[in-house]
Amino acid sequence: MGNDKFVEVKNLKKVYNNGHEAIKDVSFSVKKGDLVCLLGPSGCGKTTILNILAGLLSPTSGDILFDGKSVVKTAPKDRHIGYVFQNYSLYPHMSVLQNVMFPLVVGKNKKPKAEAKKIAEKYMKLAQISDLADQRPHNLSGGQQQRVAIARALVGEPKILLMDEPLSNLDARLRLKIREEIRSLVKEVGITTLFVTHDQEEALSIGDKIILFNDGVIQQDDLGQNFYLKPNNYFVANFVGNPVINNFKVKKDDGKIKAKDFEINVDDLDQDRFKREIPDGDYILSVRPENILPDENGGLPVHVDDIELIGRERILKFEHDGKQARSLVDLEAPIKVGDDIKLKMRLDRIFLSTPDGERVY
Ligand SMILES: Nc1ncnc2c1ncn2[C@@H]1O[C@H](COP(=O)(O)OP(=O)(O)OP(=O)(O)O)[C@@H](O)[C@H]1O
Repeated sequence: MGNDKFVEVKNLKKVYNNGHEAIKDVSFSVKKGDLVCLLGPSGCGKTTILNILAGLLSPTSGDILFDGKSVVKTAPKDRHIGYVFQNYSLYPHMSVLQNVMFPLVVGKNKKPKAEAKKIAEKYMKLAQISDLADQRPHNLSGGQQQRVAIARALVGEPKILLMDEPLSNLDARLRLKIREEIRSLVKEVGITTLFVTHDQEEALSIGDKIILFNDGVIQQDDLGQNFYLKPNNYFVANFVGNPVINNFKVKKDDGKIKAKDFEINVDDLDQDRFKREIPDGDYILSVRPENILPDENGGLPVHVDDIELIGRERILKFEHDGKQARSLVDLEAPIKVGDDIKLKMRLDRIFLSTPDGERVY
């Protein structure tokens, strides 16, 4: 109960009528006032969870508590939730002001018009849409429509705000701008927010913490930086990071980790990072492109096939064991396409996983 577990989800399961198990025993909690991102690939169950929290879907089993009280049997309208959908869902025949006021002028708790207008104006100001009050939705840009949808979701002063991919219909530049605005708006209002996205960068930039799902199961529930530095497993290491992590097939044998063209002494690894003793056999060594860098004493000789410029850095592309791999270097590094160079890995930043994805180092 209390502020640390303002939203609590316990052993939630959802099996759809066709037998598909979309959510498999999911438990997590959200602190009061936090903005938490539910992250994961398409189909991992993010929307299903939001809809269960909102009461639009009922769970097959498990419990949901808001501020310590179970709400699974509470009607959606009594859960004090604001919901922002991907496609805005504004009423086209109403002005911006009428759209924002709408939740306050319907239902049994409706307010006198003057009061509703005053509250709507407060949230329109926070969402920076005061000057659009008389416009119709079709005259607005995607970013403006999304601000209207957010103001409308907040106007009933809900306890919890749910946002399902609210930025996905916006172009790349606007996404960056609006995501910052959303974060400062929900922090100013102080509302506990669950924000669904499939975009890891979006989640890392705005989430107080991130819950990463795959196939209806939580893979990691953690602060953003730990997804980079301490991924729970192979899936997490591969889902988070840009450019994507490199994966090399290796064999542990004879006190060494052996790959095509390089080997590492097991004794040179940080023994404290082993999660358990590992027998000889096949593993996957994963290393982020920023942790495998040109070094004349490096143990991995490669041929630079291509170089991609990404803003302040460059990605060197090379082939290893039949697969493309990458090293991230700064702009000034004196390397060009066609060079033969050596790469060195930071051994305290590599990960080892079993072939079925369990991280062991
Ligand atoms: N009504 C339904 N009946 C059967 N299966 C469903 C239903 N709704 C969703 N699913 C399935 O459940 C899984 C989770 O769906 P959900 O919409 O929660 O995923 P998501 O992570 O939000 O994905 P996306 O980002 O694509 O919206 C998917 O495999 C989806 O096909």
